[in-house]
Amino acid sequence: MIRFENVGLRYGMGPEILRDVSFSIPQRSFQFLSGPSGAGKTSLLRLLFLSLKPTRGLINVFGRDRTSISRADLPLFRRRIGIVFQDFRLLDHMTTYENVGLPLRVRGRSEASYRGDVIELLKWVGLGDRMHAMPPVLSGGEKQRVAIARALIEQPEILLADEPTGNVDPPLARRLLRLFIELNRLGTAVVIATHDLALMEQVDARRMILSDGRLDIHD
Ligand SMILES: Nc1ncnc2c1ncn2[C@@H]1O[C@H](COP(=O)(O)OP(=O)(O)OP(=O)(O)O)[C@@H](O)[C@H]1O
Repeated sequence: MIRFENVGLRYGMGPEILRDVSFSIPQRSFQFLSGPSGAGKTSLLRLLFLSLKPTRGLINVFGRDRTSISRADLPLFRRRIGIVFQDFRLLDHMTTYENVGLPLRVRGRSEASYRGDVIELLKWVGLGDRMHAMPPVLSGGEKQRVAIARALIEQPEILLADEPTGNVDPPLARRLLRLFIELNRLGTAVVIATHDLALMEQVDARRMILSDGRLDIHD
């Protein structure tokens, strides 16, 4: 679905953060993206989400060369990719229900057409009873699950999650991991950026390890 060939990335005149990075994310696959702090995990996720352009190399997204996708068409591609940011990026003045429905509302869909989907998704992540709460009163783990639900509301083919277990205790981390595994069983490709070794040991999945700008893949 997404393929990188010899991708390089640098910010401004800085050093190359990613060098000759090549990999592909197959349909329905499950992988961890790991590496020390500052190795470039978030940057790689931003390249996958098309919110950054590589400074060299080739990125093919759903069969299209990234450079041939116009700015106006980017949302069409991004809709097929869900992302859970490290800092959640929830809107504090909206309820969890409204936060999750927002991507559809922005696209002009009527509330009646998505109401049931939002409720079902919030129940699936275990927040059926927190639908009317605002993010400031939610715990870190609850916010994380709202962000996951929002990333999934458009039924993306691939889900990217940046340190999804970074701020939660081990039992909740296991619960979140189970959600990602179930999602993957239902057909969504999953990429989890993490440096949580204990988390990675719980699943026999592909590991993509970044170090010194290079990517090693352990199948
Ligand atoms: N917008 C930016 N401008 C300049 N440099 C940046 C920018 N974003 C990231 N960097 C640099 O790129 C490198 C990789 O950062 P990135 O956030 O991708 O790493 P990471 O592996 O996700 O780190 P962490 O695990 O700490 O979140 C770091 O040296 C960082 O300082």
